[in-house]
Amino acid sequence: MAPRNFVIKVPASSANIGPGYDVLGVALALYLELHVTVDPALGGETNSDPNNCRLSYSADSEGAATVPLASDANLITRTALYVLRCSGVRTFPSGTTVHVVNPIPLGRGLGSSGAAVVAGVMLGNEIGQLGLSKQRMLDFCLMIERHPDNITAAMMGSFCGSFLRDLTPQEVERREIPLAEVLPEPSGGEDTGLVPPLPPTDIGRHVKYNWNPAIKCVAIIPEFELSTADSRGVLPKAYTTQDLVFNLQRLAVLTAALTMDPPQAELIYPAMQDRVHQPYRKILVPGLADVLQSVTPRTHAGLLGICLSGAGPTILALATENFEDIALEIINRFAKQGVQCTWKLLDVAQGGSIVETSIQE
Ligand SMILES: Nc1ncnc2c1ncn2[C@@H]1O[C@H](COP(=O)(O)OP(=O)(O)OP(=O)(O)O)[C@@H](O)[C@H]1O
Ligand SMILES: N[C@@H](CCO)C(=O)O
Repeated sequence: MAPRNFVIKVPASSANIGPGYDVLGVALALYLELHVTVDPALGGETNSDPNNCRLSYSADSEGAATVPLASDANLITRTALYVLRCSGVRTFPSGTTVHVVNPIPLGRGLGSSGAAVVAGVMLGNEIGQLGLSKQRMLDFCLMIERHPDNITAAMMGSFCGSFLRDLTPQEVERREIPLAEVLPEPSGGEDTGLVPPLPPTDIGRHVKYNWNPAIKCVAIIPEFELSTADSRGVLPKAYTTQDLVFNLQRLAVLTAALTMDPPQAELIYPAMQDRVHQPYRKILVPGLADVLQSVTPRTHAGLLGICLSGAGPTILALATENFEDIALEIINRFAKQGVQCTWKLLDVAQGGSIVETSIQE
């Protein structure tokens, strides 16, 4: 049988954009790539993995030194196994190799886990030739990463708003099943034979907004990792009406303001203010309060707005020019707190996740 080769590409993303906590996500042109081969002739080489998958990362990949390579421990391949097992397929086909090239820094607020989950679901779909639509694949993603903002942007591309629809009590039961029962647990070689829960259908709903292409994304990336779980852990369980209305008003204006030409800093900057997550996360990111207060369209021409990217610690600055000046100002402010940073200038990724296929004779 001819070997199958394909490449899966999934963009990074920045969630929230200030007021849109767990709602807004923008896909960024920085791509996680899986280079996949299924070649039965390689079977002997992949058998050392209990699920027939030889996984590797390029040496320069983010996470190359730390991520697990066993297929039932790595987030990408665990996710693919979940999708396959929902269809009654227990393992990868003999002779599966997955080589990962990952430029998305882990645990920094640039959607690395969202990209890994989307890539894993697409891998399961492609390997199992399941023919799932992107909308259905989103359901599988949402069983694992349970807020829709990064996942939707990474899967669909562009600038998205999303929500989870009201679920019936039976659907809620299925979706809120502990993660350990969704993803296969590292098993020490033993497949428990458990069939994981199928996701309810159409859990997530989304729209794509326009995005003025003159608006570029400047990501200033601190060297330290902040797990999304920890960064969610500092948020309160309840909010005042004033704080919720503050965010809702800005969210409604921001989604339109980012489409307008020319972009208006006097509208975008205040519309990117937030009272739901950033104030509480300041204790986790030294220098965040100073950066958010001090770097403004008045101090830096071309700057439109500034916020914490996702759960942090990365800062997202939206700008039309002076990208390096803006980035260096923020880098210097973090340096005063002893935090070193790098920065990237990124376009919005319009297309979302793709599979590029080629068949070798
Ligand atoms: N390419 C990858 N391969 C394997 N595991 C990954 C990969 N990318 C992310 N992960 C897993 O996801 C974890 C990071 O997820 P986390 O949600 O904390 O941060 P993030 O997704 O980068 O940030 P945010 O959700 O705020 O944008 C990593 O520690 C690792 O376990
Ligand atoms: N909306 C999420 C994005 C990170 O995954 C958060 O801010 O926690």
